[in-house]
Amino acid sequence: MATLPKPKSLSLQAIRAESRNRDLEEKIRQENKRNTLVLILRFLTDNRYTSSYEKLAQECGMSLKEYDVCDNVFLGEVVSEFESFYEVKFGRKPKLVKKVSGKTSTLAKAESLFGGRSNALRDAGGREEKKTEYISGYAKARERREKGRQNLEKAKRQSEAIAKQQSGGTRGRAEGGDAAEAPDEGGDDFGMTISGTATGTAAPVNGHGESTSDGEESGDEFYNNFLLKPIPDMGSVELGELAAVITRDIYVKSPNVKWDDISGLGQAKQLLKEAVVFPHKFPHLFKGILSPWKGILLYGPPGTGKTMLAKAVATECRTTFFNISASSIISKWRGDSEKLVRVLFQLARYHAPSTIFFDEIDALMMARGGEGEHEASRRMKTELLMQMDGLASTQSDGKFVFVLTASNLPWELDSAMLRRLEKRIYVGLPEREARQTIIDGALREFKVEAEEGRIAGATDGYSGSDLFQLCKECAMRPLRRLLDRYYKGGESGDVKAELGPIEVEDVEEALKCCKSTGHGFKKEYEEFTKEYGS
Ligand SMILES: Nc1ncnc2c1ncn2[C@@H]1O[C@H](COP(=O)(O)OP(=O)(O)OP(=O)(O)O)[C@@H](O)[C@H]1O
Repeated sequence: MATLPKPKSLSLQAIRAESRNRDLEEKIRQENKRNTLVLILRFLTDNRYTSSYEKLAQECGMSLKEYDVCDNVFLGEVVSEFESFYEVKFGRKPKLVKKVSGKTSTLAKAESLFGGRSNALRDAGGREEKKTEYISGYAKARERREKGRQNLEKAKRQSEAIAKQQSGGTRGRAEGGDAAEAPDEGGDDFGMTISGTATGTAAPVNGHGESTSDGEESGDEFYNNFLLKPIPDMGSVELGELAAVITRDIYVKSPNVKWDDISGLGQAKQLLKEAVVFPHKFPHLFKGILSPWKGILLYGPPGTGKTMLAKAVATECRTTFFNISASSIISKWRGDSEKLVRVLFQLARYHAPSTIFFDEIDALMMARGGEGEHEASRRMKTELLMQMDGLASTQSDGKFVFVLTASNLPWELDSAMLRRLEKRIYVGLPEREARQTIIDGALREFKVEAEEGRIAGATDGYSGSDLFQLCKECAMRPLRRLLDRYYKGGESGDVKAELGPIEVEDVEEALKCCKSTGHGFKKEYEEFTKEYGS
């Protein structure tokens, strides 16, 4: 711990100021909510939505008798202010999209409430639609998508040329080689209005449908530009609701976990890059015998970083990432989980390239229980296996869907499922070096007086999450001492008192009370890895 940076200064004054700030923030949040409701109530009244007004007033416990807008601020103006701000920031107006079902008319596709209304006119008979020009936002978006498509083709040609060179074939030209069809950019298979989303394989495409100039894009940029396509028309209200439930599990913000945030686990990281990241970057290198795996299983004791690895994939790989907790599928949709699984894969194809992450897959795919097994559960498992089989064709048509799973008790998984999870990666307990890195990271803001390497040396068998608990316990001790002084001194107490270091005794006491949780199943993991591991 000799090289630790200067400890963070935490004075009683700072604690009080922080507490006051929190109260203030909460007050502002409440006022903001109240103001929004007043604006909506006024809007409903002005537009004579009388019963909606009454219902809302009843539900939120407020009315215009109590509050009203006094400065001529109206919801419509707020929206147009926002439109202008958005246009300045992103170079286009925000738009709402209109859902259409069945055969989609071009006119309907073009319609949007914000600046995207179509000029398309119906002919005199009112039957035939005339395809004319679309104004403002839509036309610009189309232009951008076209530009993005051209860039995609260019990147794909370059990627093909590299592939040819690598396979020892004729020297490929980076430009002008035989370009295959660019991947379907918008994924229009559900008849939905397309608002440029991040899709494509050979080159990253930003949220406005543009390829980035150099074909590269960082994980952060990907999420900053990410616009999720609207939920497609699923053909029935019931399926639409299921699609809405699943859509909530799609990451639209970066989980912000970088590979370097994960200590150790070098092999797991490398395999995940090969399985998900590289196939998107260089699709033409991953063909035939090298075609990407359809599914990967991360298994190992709890708290060893499986979820972190999945989040790093989500941060880095630029696919639409579905973060699905298997146990929530079971608890929420026991009767309907079969349909839920079908809709999930349908959505994954629609938003492709996609990664579906099933956390706790063992909860979903325990080995089949014969006669006693619940019929709905059996149907759901069968559906999941069928959907995974169906992925083969998906990979080849460029709409890449990849399944990532995490499990603590992999030997309990259905063998049919295991076969489909072609790559199985053991995520084990951290070695000493990785433990030291995790500890240094967790306590980087503290001065630690214990001998260097004391904690890492004493924590063989601890998982990453155990180590965090231990470090937290170490760090709590000087804080407790500080708070003790604060409460004894009261408001007029020693406000200059600062957070002290983590003392030798703090570390020893923490080691006594925070034990490792990952003792069990050592033998089972070894046997499973011998038989199925990578
Ligand atoms: N290798 C690691 N490097 C850095 N931090 C780690 C590592 N492993 C675990 N952690 C810490 O432990 C926490 C829990 O890790 P994570 O949720 O990824 O474990 P898990 O294997 O998915 O656990 P579970 O199987 O119980 O879901 C993380 O938020 C992180 O703080």
